[in-house]
Amino acid sequence: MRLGVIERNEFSWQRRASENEEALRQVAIIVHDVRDRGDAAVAEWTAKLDKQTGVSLRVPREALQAAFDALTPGLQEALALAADRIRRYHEAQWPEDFTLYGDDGEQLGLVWRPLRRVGVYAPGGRGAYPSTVLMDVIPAQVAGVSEIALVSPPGPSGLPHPQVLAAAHLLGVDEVYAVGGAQAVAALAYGTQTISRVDKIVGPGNLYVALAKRLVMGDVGIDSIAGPSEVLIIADDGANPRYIAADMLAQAEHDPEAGALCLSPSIALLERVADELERQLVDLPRAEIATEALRRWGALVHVESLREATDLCNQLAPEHVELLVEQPEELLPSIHFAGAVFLGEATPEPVGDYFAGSNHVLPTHGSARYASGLGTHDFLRRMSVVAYSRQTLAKHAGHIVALAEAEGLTAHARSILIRQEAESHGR
Ligand SMILES: NC(=O)c1ccc[n+]([C@@H]2O[C@H](COP(=O)([O-])OP(=O)(O)OC[C@H]3O[C@@H](n4cnc5c(N)ncnc54)[C@H](O)[C@@H]3O)[C@@H](O)[C@H]2O)c1
Ligand SMILES: N[C@H](CO)Cc1c[nH]c[nH+]1
Ligand SMILES: [Zn+2]
Repeated sequence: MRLGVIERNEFSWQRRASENEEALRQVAIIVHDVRDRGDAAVAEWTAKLDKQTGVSLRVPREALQAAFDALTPGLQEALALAADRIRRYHEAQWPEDFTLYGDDGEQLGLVWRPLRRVGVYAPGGRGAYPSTVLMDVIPAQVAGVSEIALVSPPGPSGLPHPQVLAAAHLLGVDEVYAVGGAQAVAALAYGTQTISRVDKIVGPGNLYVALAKRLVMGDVGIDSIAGPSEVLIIADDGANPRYIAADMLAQAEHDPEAGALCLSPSIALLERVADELERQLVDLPRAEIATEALRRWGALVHVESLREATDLCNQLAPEHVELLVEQPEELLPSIHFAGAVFLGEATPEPVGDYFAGSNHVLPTHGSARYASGLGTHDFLRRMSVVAYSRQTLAKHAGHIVALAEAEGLTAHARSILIRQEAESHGR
């Protein structure tokens, strides 16, 4: 397949998670079934969708240890080093509590508290994502979450992928369940006989996982719509077409629903990227997935200028942006809406997927317009703390009562006035 170069006015990318109505219907059926029937429904959907029967939902601790011991020393070291870097980056995100002292002696504070119990999703349909276990779990641990339940689809052994189990063991997570897809999201949201319900579900997944999170949102918290991966590359005529093609394919190989775009003012560059994509697809083990992704959600778009490229980027709000231009730092201030930005040709996006320390769980489908990537704050709640003295209450009482009466809420007004009366009677 050869991706053609198109002009800006020929390009449209209607990438909305809710667009696929058939998937939405299917997800609603699964979620409601698991909510109503619990473990039995989970087992049936796992048999149907993951083709695994007789799966024991809770993964035994010994399996986690065994999976870690079976890793090569090289992989153990890479996971541990990545974990350290991710931990440091997320520790730096801890927000500060504060207290304002008002002119009238009142205290107005803000304190941060960790969530109690969270569910984290590690994908496992088309591959294994031990790196996602690190990205999901470490910020939760940094925030001080006391219970973390990890879910991931079972493979032929009836267990999630051994590397996922190994990463869980490395982080000391021992509550792991062999369940994936919408059935896992529903089990975490509503609880089953085996899985206790959680307060928030985080983590990425395919379209079914993303839609299920959307459906249960409200009954439980979610992080963002972190669905099939996306990259948008802005390149000038000095960029290397081999690198651009490689980076587009690095996202396209995730999922036939993944997206990969390159925007450039140079038609010559875009033509060379098209050649390179063809060439590099030939020996890619996941060529079929990547080809389908490029066919559906791939494009090489000729723009008038880098300014037009950044404007379009901000409209699309993609998960990842790479700036492969001579002065990426100069272009950065023009990028407002993206999950994460990677500057220069020595920073391909997989650096962030695995090792830099930033989080790879990022908003997709335009949700970077309003949402951010997973971070420590996702596992914390803000709480206001208000403290008045009797003197302050006396001073503010008239205004509060006026506002309460304006809303017709007499009991609110009385809650203030009753104290004023007690004060005036010396009680
Ligand atoms: N945005 C991010 O932050 C981010 C990060 C990492 C990975 N990802 C994405 O995660 C995804 C991983 O996908 P995956 O498929 O490998 O694993 P997955 O675990 O997300 O999905 C597998 C599950 O999908 C369900 N499923 C499959 N076909 C179905 C159908 N027809 N109907 C209902 N349910 C069905 C099954 O239950 C299966 O367990 C990719 O899209 C990748 O791009 C995104
Ligand atoms: N690129 C993915 C986020 O869209 C994250 C990932 C994990 N492993 C490899 N890549
Ligand atoms: Zn990736």
